[in-house]
Amino acid sequence: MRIDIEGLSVAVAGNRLVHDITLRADSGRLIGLVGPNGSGKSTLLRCVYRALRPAAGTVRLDGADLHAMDAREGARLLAALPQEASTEFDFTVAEVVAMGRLPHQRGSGRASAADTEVCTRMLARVGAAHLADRGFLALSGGEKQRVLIARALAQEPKVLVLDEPTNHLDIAQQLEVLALVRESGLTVLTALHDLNLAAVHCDELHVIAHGRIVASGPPHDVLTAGLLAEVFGVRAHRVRHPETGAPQLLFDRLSPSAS
Ligand SMILES: Nc1ncnc2c1ncn2[C@@H]1O[C@H](COP(=O)(O)OP(=O)(O)OP(=O)(O)O)[C@@H](O)[C@H]1O
Repeated sequence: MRIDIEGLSVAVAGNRLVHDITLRADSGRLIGLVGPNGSGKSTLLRCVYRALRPAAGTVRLDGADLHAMDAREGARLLAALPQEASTEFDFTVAEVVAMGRLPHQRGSGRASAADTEVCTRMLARVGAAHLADRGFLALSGGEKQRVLIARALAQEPKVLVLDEPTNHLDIAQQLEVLALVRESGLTVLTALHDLNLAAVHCDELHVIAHGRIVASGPPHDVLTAGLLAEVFGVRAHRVRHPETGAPQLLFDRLSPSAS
């Protein structure tokens, strides 16, 4: 399923934080948003997963306006993993994953055998089947993240919107989460702080600064020393990964004389 974001601006409490964003994610592509702290990535994503309404512009899924859909219809197409996602109450892991099935349930709202099968399969897919009966709040950060990805996958969406999905994860878990996301085959829009992970895993990057897109394209074209100095204020040396050839970055603080 294709995502088309066109002329999207987002305001919070009367302040416009995201300005005139236009980007496209073709079906099955993994699109990364990178940018400094406070540049507007989460605000943009919150609007895409409908926690905020656009001040202007549209988000379309295969041409249909996402903000004009009813909540259930939207949730069958798009699942989100917000930053610092948590649940208020101490549900079990199985209960948290089962919440992903709600958009598919009508009438009684009871989980069917088919719903339970999807949840069990998705928990196994993220390597968390053994956690099913544990309390969610007592899990480690990495375990929680896996469970929330299982919940998003249990929603059986066509599009995943992820805000820093590798936050708090050790390096092995970071790689695993991104592999899981890639293997899902879904269209993915994700914010990532780690530029080297973004360089390897994303098909395309959009760099956000001060609420606007300042560069877009394949990681190799976007992650230049000049852009990193300008947007992040760091000196970057770009090297090629010896096996994959992907661009990888080594960083120094940018000295005042070099800026
Ligand atoms: N509810 C709010 N009220 C006022 N300002 C807000 C609100 N939410 C976010 N902001 C401000 O909007 C700007 C963009 O925030 P946002 O969280 O979208 O950035 P981000 O790029 O996701 O940052 P980070 O990388 O630190 O997560 C920041 O300056 C932030 O302080």
